[in-house]
Amino acid sequence: MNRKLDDLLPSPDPVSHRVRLISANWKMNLNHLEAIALVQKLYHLLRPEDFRYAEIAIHPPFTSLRSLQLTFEADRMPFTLGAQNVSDQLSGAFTGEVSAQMLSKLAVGYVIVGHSERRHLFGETSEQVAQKALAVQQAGMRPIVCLGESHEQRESGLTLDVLTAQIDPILNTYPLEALDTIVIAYEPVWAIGSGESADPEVVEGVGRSLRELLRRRVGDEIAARIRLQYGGSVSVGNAREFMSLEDIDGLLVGGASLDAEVFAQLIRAA
Ligand SMILES: O=C(CO)COP(=O)(O)O
Repeated sequence: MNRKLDDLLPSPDPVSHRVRLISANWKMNLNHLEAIALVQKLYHLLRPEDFRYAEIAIHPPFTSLRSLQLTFEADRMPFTLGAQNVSDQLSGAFTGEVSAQMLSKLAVGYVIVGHSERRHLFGETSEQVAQKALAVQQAGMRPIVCLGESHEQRESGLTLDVLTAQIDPILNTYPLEALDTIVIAYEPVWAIGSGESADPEVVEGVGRSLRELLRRRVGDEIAARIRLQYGGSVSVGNAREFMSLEDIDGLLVGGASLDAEVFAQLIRAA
């Protein structure tokens, strides 16, 4: 396959002027050999128009980043490389951590910060998430900031309060002139890995409210450039519906991105 990379750049949505972003969050799955095999298969299943429709980012575990960087470069695959987490510190005695500088050296474009699994299983606070987002920006990459309410919070009518409390530390920390580099992923906790996605009408309402909140905090112009993703049991069957929502510019896909055929079908469906 000899596709010219320039011909495969995604075109912005004609109405919103935002570039769609479909991201695969592999979580703690696939070793580096399986990772290489999956992206090779995925690339051969996708058509040039799929890459023009949306930017496609792959977020493997840290151990596969170098292998995928080399595979993308060697075979000229127009995927963007992503990471799933990063340290909020720049460097030093932080055993087991990985810095933003290290990721940017591997040609990583996007880093997920504040995924609900990090918040709930590893106790990350919104203040730490804001520091991580800043570290990502300072190293020249883009953070995908995950927000989402629990089932109880939704039932108690607290969704917007929760999302506001999660996003505000970022808006207070991140440089205003760079705010259009953040991507916000709305992932309701109860929809993640449950097979039960959120109702598209609910996502549409949350998307509208988040956009309105951004307008109030950072002004119309920047708010209109920030991309919003939906995540939580995205599948071949529902991808199109979420992508057609006015304020939703992309998808953050977990389980359905672990099989090349399923993920290729999902991208086509979107
Ligand atoms: O957490 C998610 C992506 O970050 C969503 O995972 P699932 O698509 O498996 O529900």
